[in-house]
Amino acid sequence: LINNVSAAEAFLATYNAEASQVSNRYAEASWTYNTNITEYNQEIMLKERLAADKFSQEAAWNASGYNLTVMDATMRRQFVKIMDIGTAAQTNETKLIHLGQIESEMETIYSTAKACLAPEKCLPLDPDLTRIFTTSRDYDQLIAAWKGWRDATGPKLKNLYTEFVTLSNEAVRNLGHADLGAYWRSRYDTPEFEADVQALFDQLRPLYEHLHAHARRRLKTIYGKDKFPSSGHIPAHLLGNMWAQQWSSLVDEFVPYKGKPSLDVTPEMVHQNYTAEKIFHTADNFFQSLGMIPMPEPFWNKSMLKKPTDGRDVVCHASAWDFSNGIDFRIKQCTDITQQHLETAHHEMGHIEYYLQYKDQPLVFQKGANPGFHEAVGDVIALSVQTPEHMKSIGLLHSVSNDTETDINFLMSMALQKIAFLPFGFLIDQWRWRVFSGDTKPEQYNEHWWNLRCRYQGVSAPVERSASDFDPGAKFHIPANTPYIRYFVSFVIQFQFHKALCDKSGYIGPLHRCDIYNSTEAGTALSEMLKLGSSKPWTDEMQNLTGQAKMDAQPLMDYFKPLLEYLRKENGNDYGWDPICPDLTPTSSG
Ligand SMILES: O=C(CCC(O)(O)[C@H](Cc1ccccc1)NC(=O)c1ccccc1)N[C@@H](Cc1c[nH]c2ccccc12)C(=O)O
Ligand SMILES: [Zn+2]
Repeated sequence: LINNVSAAEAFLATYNAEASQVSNRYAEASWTYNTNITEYNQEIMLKERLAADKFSQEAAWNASGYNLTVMDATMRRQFVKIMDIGTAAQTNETKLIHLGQIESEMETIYSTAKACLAPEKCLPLDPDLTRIFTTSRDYDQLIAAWKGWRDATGPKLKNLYTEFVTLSNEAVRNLGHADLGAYWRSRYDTPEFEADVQALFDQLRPLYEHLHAHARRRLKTIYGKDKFPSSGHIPAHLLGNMWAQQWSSLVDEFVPYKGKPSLDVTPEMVHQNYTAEKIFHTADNFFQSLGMIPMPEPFWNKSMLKKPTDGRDVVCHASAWDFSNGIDFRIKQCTDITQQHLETAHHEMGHIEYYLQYKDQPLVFQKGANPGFHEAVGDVIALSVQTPEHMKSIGLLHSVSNDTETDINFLMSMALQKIAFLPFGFLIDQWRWRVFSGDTKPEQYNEHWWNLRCRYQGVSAPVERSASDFDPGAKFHIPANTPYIRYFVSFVIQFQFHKALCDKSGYIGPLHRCDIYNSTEAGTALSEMLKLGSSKPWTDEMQNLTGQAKMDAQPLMDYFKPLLEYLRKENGNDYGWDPICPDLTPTSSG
């Protein structure tokens, strides 16, 4: 083993220069494919992916020749991360190439899928099917969109996914991980991560159960009681979203006090001729008000902020890109002029702000402190932006009153985005971790998926499902192989961050009315955390910003306390659902 520290430093300097180049090349090829899906672009992207995987293998091998015990903590941390190369650890080149092909094939199937509501009427997810879920209250039209999308994705993906699991597990076992799920969880450092997440979910369930009861009651008045199974589940296609993961589209139907002015600013955005650019400039302006780093020139020249109109296929699911050269950072989003896309723009720009803040770190530290941190940045800003006061200050809301009813209505609108999401954010990787560990066999994929959907989310399939369906494949992150527990973590810690930043800004009052706009104290505190990237354990960074070193649902519970009191009163004992799915056979559903 090489014991020479200066040799180790030289190795790191070379690694950073070379790895940045390799990352840049792969990002460019990946971007070209994502913004123009063709076989040729897919082939180029896969060539660059193989080159990047081989570079990682070589770097990990070379790094393993250095004696870590003679290094300081920061240098050792870099070497450990250089050797942690994930599925690139597959030494059989044929299998390595095959894994890449399967992953890009799954992403292509999902991103080019269209749901056929009628023989010649086949619609893509963005914007068409998404708009149907946002605007339609037609029970049968929603079923057609819901079923059509799953027919267009699941069956084509199921076998590919089975192969993907086998190849990925085999690859990460070379690094000593039990399976891909174990490798993903290892990014949170703490060994009790799984238990912590389960505990947080259990703590938050009452909030969700009461919101679910309120939604079910209101939906029964819209669609009629006979459309709801006696088990207490809500049919999954009635919650204003393809996956029932956020219910904000139903805010006008769900607000407790309907007489008040609508909190949905989408009509006002359309009325003011908002464009995608204006949406992103609004987000950029907020970061600048905090004294944080503005979007650099290449961001505005090279991003894809709208779905192309020249007919080419693109990956529409939003994402933020780091080209590892300190200046080129982009967002790809098929922006629609809606409030939800205004929030997503802040979410994506939060990723870019993180990239900008940690760009001078060694390459292996150019990551979130943990994946949940990366997902939380933009959402924290969006918590301030969405307050009625802030919406009024940017001219999207006109009358804002401070009475209790408006407060409860506002908390309901936020709960439809944040509380509604919690079981979904929790269950996706509960399902995937068991698939990777082998507990869930391919012929059980769909059954286990619906067991979790019925048990944790309290939603049921509106039409019969079978083992040839693969409904997990209808959600981007499964075919795109993107971990999901990061969003559950984010939805908890973003309220811890929000509380800490509100305190630093000198704000006094209820957390749900706090707007940190123009607070450079808050901006400085946030920037200091983001600059660290993954150079320190996330528990240290959490401690520095919030004063405690663990995930804590209390700030989230405090934020929604007035709403929970209202819901408990309204619901009495009329809340909850059977843990098992309702029987869908036609005779019993009446
Ligand atoms: O998927 C996203 C946003 C997309 C993303 O920004 O998280 C994107 C997903 C992605 C990952 C990997 C490849 C391609 C897409 N993640 C990133 O762009 C990203 C950037 C830096 C580090 C890690 C991920 N949101 C989730 C849920 C969600 C969390 N917060 C929200 C706020 C508003 C709306 C949705 C959400 C969803 O739509 O189900
Ligand atoms: Zn994200």
